[in-house]
Amino acid sequence: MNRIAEISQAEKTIDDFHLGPINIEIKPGTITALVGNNGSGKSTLLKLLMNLAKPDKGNIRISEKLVFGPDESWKTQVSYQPQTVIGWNAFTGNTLKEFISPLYPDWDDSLFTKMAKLFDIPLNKRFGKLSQGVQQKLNLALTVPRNTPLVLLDEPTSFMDIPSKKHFIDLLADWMDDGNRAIVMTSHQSADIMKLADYLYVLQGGKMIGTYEKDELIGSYLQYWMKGEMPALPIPGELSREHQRLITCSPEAAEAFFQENDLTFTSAVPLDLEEIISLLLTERKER
Ligand SMILES: Nc1ncnc2c1ncn2[C@@H]1O[C@H](COP(=O)(O)OP(=O)(O)OP(=O)(O)O)[C@@H](O)[C@H]1O
Repeated sequence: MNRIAEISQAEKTIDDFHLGPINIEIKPGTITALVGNNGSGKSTLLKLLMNLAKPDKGNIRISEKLVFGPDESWKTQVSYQPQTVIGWNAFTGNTLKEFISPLYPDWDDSLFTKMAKLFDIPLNKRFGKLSQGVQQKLNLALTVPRNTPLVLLDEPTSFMDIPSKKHFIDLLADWMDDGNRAIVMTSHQSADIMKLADYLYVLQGGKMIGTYEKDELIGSYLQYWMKGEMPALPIPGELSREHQRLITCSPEAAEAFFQENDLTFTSAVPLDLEEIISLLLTERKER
């Protein structure tokens, strides 16, 4: 078996929102980021994986078991950190750990203690009395140490302060060293995606508009500062032009075009991931 999870041809309608068809395969040793505008269906996709919402069409498997089938053994193979948890407010971190840890045979208590210390989480305080950022940290400290092959994180760092984000990213990268684990995360934080993700699945209005290997995606967008007159014709892969700056998603073809047309540029610089994601999402909207 060389996949931890698979979503095939999944579709789900909620009121006037339609998600899908979605196809995703998650392999061990990979971090996948679900990226998209607000309301594009990222959290719904994680809920489908957790069987918290049932697809109208298609199949979803974790460890080759259908998540809505009679065999629920897949539940020990996955941990899920939702954006908000219900029912934890009256309990302290210590009590929550006593509830959760026995459910996971590979629970790593030393990792839990390490995360509590790293994030300065008061484990004797009730969850409902903690700030949003500390609630998020405790939620993660109760998720990652479950040590399941698959971890689903729904915007894990959205309320965290900057140093904590860095600590968390380093910790996740270490945790992935094992090689047999996989993470699927939703995020609006391009720095987190840049540092962690191997693959990006880009959603817009419930549709999967593209799946990308992160380094390939970054390598395929380039911005040029042109010398002299700007070309009258659009250059291959042209996405935007502003003053002397041209952006293309086909750098090789663009440079061949520059040569053929005696055009020169003073510099060529890769785009940062945030700009690439914005272009991917606006490109589609304008079509
Ligand atoms: N329980 C629900 N009842 C009604 N509509 C819902 C429910 N859950 C999700 N939706 C709708 O499904 C759509 C997708 O929502 P979802 O939370 O999956 O988006 P998202 O991409 O995670 O957004 P965000 O980036 O804002 O977290 C939205 O239009 C939302 O209103």
